Amino acid sequence: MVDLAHLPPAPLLSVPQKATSETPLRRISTIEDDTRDGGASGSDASKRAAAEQILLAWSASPSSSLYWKGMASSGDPPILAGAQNAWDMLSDEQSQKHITTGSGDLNNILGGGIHCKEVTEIGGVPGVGKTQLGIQLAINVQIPVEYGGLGGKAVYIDTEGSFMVERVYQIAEGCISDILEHFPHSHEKSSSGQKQLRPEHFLADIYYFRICSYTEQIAAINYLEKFLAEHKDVRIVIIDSVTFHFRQDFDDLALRTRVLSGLSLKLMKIAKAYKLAVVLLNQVTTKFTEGSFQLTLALGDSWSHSCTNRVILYWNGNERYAHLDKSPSLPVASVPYAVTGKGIRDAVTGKGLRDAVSSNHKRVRVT
Ligand SMILES: Nc1ncnc2c1ncn2[C@@H]1O[C@H](COP(=O)(O)OP(=O)(O)OP(=O)(O)O)[C@@H](O)[C@H]1O
Repeated sequence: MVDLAHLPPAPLLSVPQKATSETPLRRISTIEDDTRDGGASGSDASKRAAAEQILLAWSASPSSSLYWKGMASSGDPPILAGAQNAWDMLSDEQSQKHITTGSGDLNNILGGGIHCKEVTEIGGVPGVGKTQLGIQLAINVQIPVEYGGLGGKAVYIDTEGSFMVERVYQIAEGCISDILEHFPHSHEKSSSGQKQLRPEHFLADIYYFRICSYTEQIAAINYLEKFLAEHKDVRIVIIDSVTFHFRQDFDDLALRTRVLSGLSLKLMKIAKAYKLAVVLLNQVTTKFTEGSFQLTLALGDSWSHSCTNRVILYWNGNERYAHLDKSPSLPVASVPYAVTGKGIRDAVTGKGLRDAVSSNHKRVRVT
């Protein structure tokens, strides 16, 4: 068996790429491509053996002594060290800022935006705007604190190769122009603000990982904790998409379910420990129920327990809609939204960040 604390490091992933403005007009080359050019080491058999080790480690159950040994030696605090009281938790929750989606309407149904310390799954059909929303969140998390944002950084884990830096640059420009429109005077006064509000700075604060197989994805998530410990200003981790390689390459479905539950538990733990938002983009598939085929999120019902909030993006005629499908404290609701040249905005008014930045919504209880 494999000790969790001694998992093989992920050499391909040790140096994330930054989405710098030096390469705004081409897709960032992949880490795997770079390594391949230099000649990948190790045979297929040794790669398979390493993958099996990682899978075994993921499938270690909480009842296994190895699991607890791994936790203890990783420096985590003892689980039963003490309880937090509910009043402190409420104050903590109310003081949390949310990451604006770019659409005021979408923020409203989410109780203010994407929540830190939680895992949010966003699913939908191809072309509906999942990647656009992922990129928008990677930019919006960086809105400086003096403009109502979190002033954080983003990790973007791209499994599909759909992260286009020229589009990221456009969305950053859109975000900046909305901020300047909404806060014209504060920007004139703030010299630090003038320095921060440049698209190249927004791009430079996105740590980009290109993932080309499920074993790389598992290794990346294992490596994430170490990376986040060294980059404490990261406030969002986006995986686009979380299911792509698992749907393509994984034959043993029972093992896939076990591996994915381990992966989602790890992501939940990371979200809480580092007070950041984890956003999992997911694809949809068709499922035969009650005599007809219906669209459902990929990986089935077992995966559906793995996130705190779920948003489904869909088409209604020519209009894009977002449906809050699962939340521990908010009612189910749907709103239209738009993908514009500037990024995600409200469907009707085209407004978004302007309202979204000043949004002060809190969660409301379902009545
Ligand atoms: N500059 C732009 N201006 C307006 N709309 C745009 C722009 N760039 C992209 N879009 C819209 O975004 C859509 C693509 O969205 P996106 O790549 O997020 O889809 P997706 O849901 O991630 O799909 P997939 O599952 O295939 O990755 C395009 O079809 C287009 O309608």
